[in-house]
Amino acid sequence: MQSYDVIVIGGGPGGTTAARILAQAGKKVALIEDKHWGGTCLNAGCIPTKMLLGATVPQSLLHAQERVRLAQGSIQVDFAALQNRVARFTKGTSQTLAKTLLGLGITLFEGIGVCAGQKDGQACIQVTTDESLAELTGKKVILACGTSSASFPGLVPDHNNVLDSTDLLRIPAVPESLIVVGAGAIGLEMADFFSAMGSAVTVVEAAPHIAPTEDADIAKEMLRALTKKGIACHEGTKAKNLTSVDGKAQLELEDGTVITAAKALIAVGRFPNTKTLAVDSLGGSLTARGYVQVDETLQSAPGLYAIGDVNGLTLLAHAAEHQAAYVAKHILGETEGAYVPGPVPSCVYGSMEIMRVGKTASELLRQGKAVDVSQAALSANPIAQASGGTAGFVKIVWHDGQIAGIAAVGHGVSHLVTVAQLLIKEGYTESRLDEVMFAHPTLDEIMPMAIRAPKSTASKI
Ligand SMILES: Cc1cc2nc3c(=O)[nH]c(=O)nc-3n(C[C@H](O)[C@H](O)[C@H](O)COP(=O)(O)OP(=O)(O)OC[C@H]3O[C@@H](n4cnc5c(N)ncnc54)[C@H](O)[C@@H]3O)c2cc1C
Ligand SMILES: NC(=O)c1ccc[n+]([C@@H]2O[C@H](COP(=O)([O-])OP(=O)(O)OC[C@H]3O[C@@H](n4cnc5c(N)ncnc54)[C@H](O)[C@@H]3O)[C@@H](O)[C@H]2O)c1
Repeated sequence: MQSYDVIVIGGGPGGTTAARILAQAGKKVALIEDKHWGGTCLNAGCIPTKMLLGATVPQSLLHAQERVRLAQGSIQVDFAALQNRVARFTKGTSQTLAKTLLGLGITLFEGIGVCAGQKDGQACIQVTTDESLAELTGKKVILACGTSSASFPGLVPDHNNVLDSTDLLRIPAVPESLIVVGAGAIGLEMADFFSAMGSAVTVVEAAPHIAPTEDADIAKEMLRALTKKGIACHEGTKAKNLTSVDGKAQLELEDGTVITAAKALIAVGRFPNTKTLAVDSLGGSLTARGYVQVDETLQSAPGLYAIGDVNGLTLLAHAAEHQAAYVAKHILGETEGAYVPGPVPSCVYGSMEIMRVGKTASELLRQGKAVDVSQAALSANPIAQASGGTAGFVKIVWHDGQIAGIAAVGHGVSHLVTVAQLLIKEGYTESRLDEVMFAHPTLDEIMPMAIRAPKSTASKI
């Protein structure tokens, strides 16, 4: 039996961040990972998707210059070489991460961790590897097991023609046509990439508009850009049944329409990796949707923490890292207060991007709150003009005279997310904007312009 101060299950951004901080503070830490060090983010999520988009987004810049008759030509992306590069980069980074963690004195276990009740007054975790079963005990346990692609009856990947996002990331050749079920972040990013690579892409979204967590005006601008690229989007259309038929993917919509394509992606959300975790054996519990139920200090039971995707609070890598840093502090006795996420930044990446920090107007209106909106078009910004990426706008959502949210849609707007976050977090309004000198010319200058723009009362959800 090996005994630790802290046992962490899951080697993604949440688990590795917590393990690193605790080890650096002198704690004896065990970290268990069943697949790849770096988790979903590095191996099948944030990083591979952005490496793919990094290769195709320049095409849209060239097309923008073409539209104003300044340039012509094409950028041919070598898909096999790109896949190779992504695989090498993620594998190398994963190996380097493991080495760094080992260098910090963390004991790494490559296997499946399961909660196994109390032993000698401490939490017991069993680790199953290919060859052996180990039992570890820890004073504290951090669950950072993440999520996997969700599937529902009728929408189950067969990993042949009906794929999940991990399958699609590793597909050997660009499919001639692709159905994307779900226009959340994964669906939109994959649709953008494969369309740029030449696939005929059809997106099917059950909600009334694509990017349903955003305001309708933001989604409409995104829809316009997708349509311009030739991506067919079916909004308010529920996918009912997706199967492989005669070597193709065949999708039946709820209204009976049938769409076929070479491949189909199911991107309808995520399920927590908790089925076999046995959190109840350590006094923890799960929500109705299977996430680890946590209190305001991210504990499911005394000494049993859950961070990142697995607690279902916010399914983003930076949220996992933020929660990890808080939990490490809590364990080290450096904070006793509740976890406060602050305004959460999020982006959808690609040739047309969406970014948001804080509340949407529709969210506030649904809560019966008064909302004002001010906005600025990207076409008024010299950097957007220079790149030709002038479609889109920045939208400031006001409540009670304060900025409650900032959203943007357009080329490169993900770069605005941190400045937006700081403006909200520090409580900037028009009167305090003079305290900040915005460099000229930059895309950032659109922020003060949108904040100072005339406000109008929002009424439509
Ligand atoms: C295609 C895609 C693109 C994405 N893009 C972005 C993006 O651009 N920006 C962003 O912020 N987020 C993005 N995300 C979400 C992001 O990947 C997750 O929010 C993030 O990885 C969560 O980190 P985590 O540490 O909680 O879990 P994970 O990264 O999922 O890590 C959990 C790890 O635990 C392991 N594990 C699970 N159960 C056990 C067990 N019992 N024993 C041992 N190990 C176990 C898993 O194998 C996994 O490696 C994307 C996700 C996907 C799928
Ligand atoms: N850039 C980023 O930060 C980024 C990128 C990718 C993923 N992620 C994270 O990963 C998580 C999972 O992404 P996701 O896109 O799978 O989930 P999501 O929840 O963001 O989107 C799923 C979409 O599928 C739709 N849907 C569900 N059932 C449907 C059906 N039967 N027919 C048609 N549409 C249906 C939903 O209405 C929703 O719009 C997200 O929560 C996101 O935070 C983030």
